[in-house]
Amino acid sequence: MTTAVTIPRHGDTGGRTAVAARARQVVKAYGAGETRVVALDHVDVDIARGQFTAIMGPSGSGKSTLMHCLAGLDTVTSGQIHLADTEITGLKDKKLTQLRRDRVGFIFQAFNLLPTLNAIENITLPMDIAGRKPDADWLRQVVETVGLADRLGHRPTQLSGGQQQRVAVARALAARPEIIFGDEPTGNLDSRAGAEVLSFLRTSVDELGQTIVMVTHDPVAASYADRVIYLADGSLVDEMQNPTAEQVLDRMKDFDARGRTS
Ligand SMILES: Nc1ncnc2c1ncn2[C@@H]1O[C@H](COP(=O)(O)OP(=O)(O)OP(=O)(O)O)[C@@H](O)[C@H]1O
Repeated sequence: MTTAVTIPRHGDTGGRTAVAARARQVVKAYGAGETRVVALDHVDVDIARGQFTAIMGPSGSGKSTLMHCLAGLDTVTSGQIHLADTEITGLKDKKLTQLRRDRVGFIFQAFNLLPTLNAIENITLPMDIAGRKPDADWLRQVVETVGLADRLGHRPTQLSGGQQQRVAVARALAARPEIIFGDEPTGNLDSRAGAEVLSFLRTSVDELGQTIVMVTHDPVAASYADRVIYLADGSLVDEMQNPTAEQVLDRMKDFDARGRTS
């Protein structure tokens, strides 16, 4: 087992590898015969621990499928997915559910908050369900990081869209998951609220050592990431480190131009 942890992060991570998630030769096909669609075509990717990674690519390129397979929300047709040192491909449903609950956090485009619960109750709900007691110091740090300290008693309807998504971010962070997956987490927000949420995600990587993987179509959102990986037709075709929004936009134009000429 590799014990190198190159990126400092919170909590008891001693002994974990520097790769938070790994895909090897992952194929995901839907349907059969003439209707068979290959959504992922032998994808190899390593997601570094303590980094913010964005997945981009044209519509239908396989972004959500890759995220769902990495997160154990969907099965693969062939290949292997590891979460740290655990191979999740091949795990039985019950083990997979347990792993998702204990080790993975999710942020979706729809905030998925319970309307009858206030902010802090929503934040701690997954832990309450799992019968785990939140670490009070950690919870305070998370709530402060996402700027919700004075909103904890508010119900979702008393919060703006941006604030609701911050509650969802805090909910994902509260259980100290090894990795958080976001499927267009700012897709439903205006640009100002989106920027707020993205800077909280960035802060949670920088200050709390969180690992985040986010699917997005938005070059500005991708510019908050440390690394952008690009999918096209189910294959990983490119990547960029420390991208600016302009660089991401240029790369996307490149895809479009090639799409039109091919
Ligand atoms: N449940 C499914 N059944 C059949 N085909 C599917 C299913 N889910 C995805 N696909 C197909 O797999 C391919 C990849 O889909 P996926 O949703 O991963 O792409 P995407 O890059 O996330 O697209 P978008 O940006 O539009 O959300 C597409 O051709 C899609 O039609």
